[in-house]
Amino acid sequence: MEQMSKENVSFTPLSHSINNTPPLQTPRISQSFRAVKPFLDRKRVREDVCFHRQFPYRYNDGIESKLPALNTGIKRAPLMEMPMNTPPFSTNGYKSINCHGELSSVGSIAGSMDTECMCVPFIIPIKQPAFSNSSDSFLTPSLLDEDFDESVYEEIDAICEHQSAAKAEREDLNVRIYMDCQQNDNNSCNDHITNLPLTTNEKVRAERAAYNRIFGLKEEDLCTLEAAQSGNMPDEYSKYLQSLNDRQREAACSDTSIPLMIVAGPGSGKTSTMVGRLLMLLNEGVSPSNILAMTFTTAAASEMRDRISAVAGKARAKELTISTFHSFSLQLCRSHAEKLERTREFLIYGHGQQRRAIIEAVRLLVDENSGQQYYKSSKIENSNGARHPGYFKDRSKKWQKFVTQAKASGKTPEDFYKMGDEMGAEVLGNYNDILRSCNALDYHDLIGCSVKLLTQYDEVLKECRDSWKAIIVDEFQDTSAMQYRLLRILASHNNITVVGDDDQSIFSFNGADVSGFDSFRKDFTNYKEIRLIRNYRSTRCIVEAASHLIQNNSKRCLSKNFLSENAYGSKITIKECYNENAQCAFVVDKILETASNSTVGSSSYGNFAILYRRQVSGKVFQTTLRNRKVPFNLHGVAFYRKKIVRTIIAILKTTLPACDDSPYRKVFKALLPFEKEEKKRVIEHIEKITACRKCSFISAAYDIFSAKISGTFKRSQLTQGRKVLQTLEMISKLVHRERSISAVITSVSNMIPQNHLLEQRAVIDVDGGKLLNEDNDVRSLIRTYFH
Ligand SMILES: Nc1ncnc2c1ncn2[C@@H]1O[C@H](COP(=O)(O)OP(=O)(O)OP(=O)(O)O)[C@@H](O)[C@H]1O
Repeated sequence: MEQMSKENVSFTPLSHSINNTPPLQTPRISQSFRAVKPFLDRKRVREDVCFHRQFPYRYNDGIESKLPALNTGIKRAPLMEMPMNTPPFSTNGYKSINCHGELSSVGSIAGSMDTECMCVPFIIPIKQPAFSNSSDSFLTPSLLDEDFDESVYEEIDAICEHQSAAKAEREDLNVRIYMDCQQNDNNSCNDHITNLPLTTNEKVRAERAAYNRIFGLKEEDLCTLEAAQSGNMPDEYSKYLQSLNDRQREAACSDTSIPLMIVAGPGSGKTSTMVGRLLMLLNEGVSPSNILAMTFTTAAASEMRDRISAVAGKARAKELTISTFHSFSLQLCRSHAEKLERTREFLIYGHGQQRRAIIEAVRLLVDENSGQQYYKSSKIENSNGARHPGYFKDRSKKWQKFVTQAKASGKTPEDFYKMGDEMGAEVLGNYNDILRSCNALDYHDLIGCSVKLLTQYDEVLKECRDSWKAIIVDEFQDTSAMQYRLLRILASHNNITVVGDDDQSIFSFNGADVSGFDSFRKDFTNYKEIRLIRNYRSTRCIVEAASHLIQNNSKRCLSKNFLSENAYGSKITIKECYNENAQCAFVVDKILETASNSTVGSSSYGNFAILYRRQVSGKVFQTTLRNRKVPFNLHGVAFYRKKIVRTIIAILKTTLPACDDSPYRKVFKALLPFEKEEKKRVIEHIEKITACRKCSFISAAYDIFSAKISGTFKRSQLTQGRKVLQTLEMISKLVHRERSISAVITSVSNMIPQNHLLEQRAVIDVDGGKLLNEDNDVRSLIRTYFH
C-alpha cells in the first residue's frame, strides 16, 4: 500500500456531485491501478459478428444500419389489452393454509394476486365424499394431484387430433357443464359430470372444464394447442407440444401477448416448457432473431439451443439469441461504451481486481479525509488511534460486500448521501471513479450500466425494443433487483415469459432477490401464472425429503408440494466428514461397495453421479477415482481442459524461464485474429523456420515478425504477429512486477475474446479461492500450480 501511495497520480475530478451534497474530493489513484493501461492502446479491437447482428447501432459513426426487425417483414398483431389479471382461483371445496400453517376457509380469492397469494400461499383440497365408481377419482383434480392431467393424456391427444363436427356439439355441452359448475359447489359439479350420459371424450372435456374451474383457468387456455394446430403448425412442433403434460402445454401455448410466469420445481420440465414456448413464438411468426432468451449459465443456454435445434432445426436455433444476463449486458455496454465514459475495449474487473480497487477507494477516503472523522465515528481505529498495516485489506471484504450489494440493488453514491451514509457514498463514489479512470467495469456494472443506457438514451431503448420482440427468462429466482429492472424495461411490450422457482434461489450472495416474483406480479398486471409441480427426474423419497426440508424456507412466495410418480427409491444417507479428502474417500468407497454388490440393480459405474459444489472439488475426485481405477466421465468440459483456461495457462507459462514451444504455439493460436486457415498457415510457417534453423518457436517468431516486409506474409499478418509478441512482453513485465496473481490473471483473461465471459469469471473465482493465494509470490505460484 505504501508503494501505491508513492506512485499516486492525479486524475480528472469527480463528476457526480449532486445538489445538496458536498462535492466529492478529488482523489489520486495509485499507479498500480493503471497497470493494465498499457494493454488498452495496443489491444486489438475485437469484431464480433453476432454482436453486429444484435446491436446494429453500436458504432457511433453516423451510419445507421437497418435493424433486423425492420427487415423481417413480420406483421405482428397489436398487443391485446387484457382487461384482467390471472383468473381468480375458484375455491369451492378448498381450504387454505396461511403462512402460520393455520387452516382457514377460503371464500373467493378473486383479488389481486400480489396481495392474496402472500396470505394464501398454499391450497389443499378438503376431503371429498367417496364417489360411486372408480373412475370418479380422476374427476377431483387438485393442486396436489396431477393424476388428472396424465390419466386423460391420451384422450386429450385424441381430441386434439379429431376436430370433427362433433367438436362444436361437445363444446356446447362443456360450456353448459362449466357454467353449471360455477353455480354449484364442487361435489354437485362432479356429480353433475358423472351423472351425465357422456362419451369418453366428452367426459374428458367435462373434466377439463372442472380442472379449469379449480385452477382458475379459462377453457380457451387449454384449447390453444388446437387453435395453433389449426394454423398450420409444423408437425415437429405439434408433436413436441403433444409430448408435454397438460400444464406444460398450457404454459407453452398460452397467449404470447400476456406476460407469463411459470413457477416450477426441479425436474418438472421447465426447459421442456420453455422450448415449447419458443416453438409457439416461432410458429406465430416471430423471427428467431427477435427472440431473446436469458439464462444464468452457458450450459443452460446451450442445452436450450440443442433442444430447439432438435425440433426447429439448427439454422433457426442458431438465430435465436440465448444469452446470460452478463453476456447480453456486456455486448450492450460495449456497443455504447462512449456513453458510459469508456472505450469499447473496456476491461472487466473480476473479484481480485474489484477488491484491489475497493482497497484503493477506502485508502483514498481516509487520505482525503485527514480529519479522521470516519475512524472515530465508525470505531475502526485501534486503541491508540493508529491504522495497522493490513488495515485497508482487512476492511476491503466488508466494503466489497457493500459495493456488491449497492450495485446489485442499483444504488448510487447519491442514494447513500440521501440516506445519511456519507462514508458509504464516498467509498462507492471513489470506487466508481477508479473504475472509470482505469476504463473498467465490474460484473454488476454491466447490468447497472445497461439499465442506465436504456433509461437515459432513447435511441438505445428503441434499438432494443426493435430488436427483442419476445423475451424468455430462465431461473427467474436468481435475478437481482437490477436484472429485474433491465427485464422490466426490455419487456415493455409484455411479451415476456419468466420461469423460476423461489425455492431454488441460490445466488442471494450475489444480489439475487426472490422478491422478483412479487415485482413481476405487480408490474405486469395482466400476467398469468402457471405452476408445474410434478417432478419427472427424482425418486419419490428424494422429492419428499427435499419438499420437507424446503418447507422451512422462510422466504417462499408460494408454498407448494411437489409430486413424483417415480418409484420410492432407496433412503438418503447423510454423512458428515472431517475434510474434503475424507469426504472423497467415503464417496469412492461407497461407489466401489455398491458396484461390487451384484444384488443391487445399480452395479454399473455408469449409474453413479457425483455432484460437487465447486470446480476445484472436482479435482480431488478426479485424482482419487483415477488412483482407485474407477472409470469416470466428466460432465461438460473439465475446468482445466477448457480452451480459455488452457490459453490463460499457456500465456502464463510463457513467463517462465524454461518455457518450451508448446505454450507459445497455443498463444499465437489464441491471439492471432485471423480465420482458422490463415492462422494455421502463419503458425505452420513459424514452425517451418523453427525446424530449418533449429531454434525455438519464439525466436523464429521474433525473426519473422520483426521484418518490415516479408515474401511470405502480408503486412497485416506481420503487424498482428508483432502485436502478439508485444502482448507476451507485457504479460511478462506484469508478472514480474505484480504481486497479485488475480491482477495478472484478470489482465490476461481480458485479452481473450470477450464471448468467454463466464469462463473468465471461473478463472477469477478459482483465483479468489484458496488455491491461489494473493500473498504468495506470483512466479512461484505459477511455477508450482501450472506445472
Ligand atoms: N411431460 C413430460 N413427460 C415425461 N417426461 C418429462 C416431461 N417433462 C419433462 N420430462 C422429463 O423430465 C426431465 C426433466 O425435464 P427438464 O430438463 O425440462 O426439467 P427442468 O425443470 O428444466 O429441470 P431442472 O430442474 O434441471 O431445471 C427430462 O428428462 C425430461 O425429459
